Amino acid sequence: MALTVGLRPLTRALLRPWARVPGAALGRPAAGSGDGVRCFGSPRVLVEPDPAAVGVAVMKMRNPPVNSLSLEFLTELLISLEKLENDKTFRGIIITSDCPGIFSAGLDLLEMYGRDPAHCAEYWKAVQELWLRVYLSNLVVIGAINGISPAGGCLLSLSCDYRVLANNPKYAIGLNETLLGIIAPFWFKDVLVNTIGHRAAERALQLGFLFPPSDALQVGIVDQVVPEDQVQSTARSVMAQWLAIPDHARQLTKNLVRKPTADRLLQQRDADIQNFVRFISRDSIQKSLHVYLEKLKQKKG
Ligand SMILES: CCCCCCCC/C=C/C/C=C/C(=O)SCCNC(=O)CCNC(=O)[C@H](O)C(C)(C)COP(=O)(O)OP(=O)(O)OC[C@H]1O[C@@H](n2cnc3c(N)ncnc32)[C@H](O)[C@@H]1OP(=O)(O)O
Repeated sequence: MALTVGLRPLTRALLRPWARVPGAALGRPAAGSGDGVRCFGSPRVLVEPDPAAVGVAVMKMRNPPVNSLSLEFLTELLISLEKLENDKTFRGIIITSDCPGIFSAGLDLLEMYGRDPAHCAEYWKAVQELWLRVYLSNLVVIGAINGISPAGGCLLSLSCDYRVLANNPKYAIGLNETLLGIIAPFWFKDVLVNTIGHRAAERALQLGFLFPPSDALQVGIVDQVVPEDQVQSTARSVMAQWLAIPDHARQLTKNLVRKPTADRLLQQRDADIQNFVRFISRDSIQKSLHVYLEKLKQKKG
């Protein structure tokens, strides 16, 4: 799936391969490099082969201050994921954050506030693409959730195969869209229902719940809660458990379970984009986003 087609020239320029030793395919030392496998990435996404786990890459999100999912950041994430999917030396990805205390603040509100319909459509297509790329990935994808994870950040976490959350009460996770005066799209809802069940999802979505770690574990939105300094090691050991399963059988099973949910979007992607553009362009929604952005600014005092 050629994802770079249609990218804005600036974005394409941003994504020239970084730190690549000529001839070094991801996961294999370059001829003569001597010092092992190199990382690759882009300004906002660092991908490092895990030195302690062959075939595993750690994808670090580093879009400070809050890993908000801007169009550029989404594009870099998509291209990094595509590279890893295409590099057969990799079987698993651990997705984590390099922004202290924040996994991802969700969709970038400034991509949806005060923007023209064409931009909103382009942005939403990238949001759809990231979800589909992660949710349907053939790789084992484990979320090492080392920060707060609202809305779009929660969707990214839910799209992983397994979620490890740091036991810090500040690191809440949930689809809090109603608190902003907007709503989660049906495919966000579907993933939450699939994860925590219909009644729990219905309540959480309507009330915009952000679950602290203990509640997140109890409701099932995450699979494990561990001390903050054990998130990465726990993700690595869970990865080893998942990679003990033959890839082909696991991938077919993942597809069996997830494809019906993904198909609901795939069968109506354009309509979903149009619905989003119509919804987000409403004066009332733009006003809600303005109020929420102002609250964020006032919070800083
Ligand atoms: C028919 C229907 C069709 C479908 C309809 C679809 C509707 C739209 C789709 C919705 C799905 C998903 C939506 C989202 O993901 S919306 C984003 C939700 N995110 C949040 O609510 C989190 C907001 N942020 C925070 O709560 C905090 O920033 C924090 C807890 C993440 C971090 O706090 P702190 O460390 O104190 O940092 P600051 O608050 O000071 O923030 C720093 C800086 O970053 C800006 N910022 C924060 N979050 C975002 C964001 N999501 N987008 C853009 N910018 C963000 C913040 O404003 C500060 O900026 P500065 O003042 O310029 O420094």
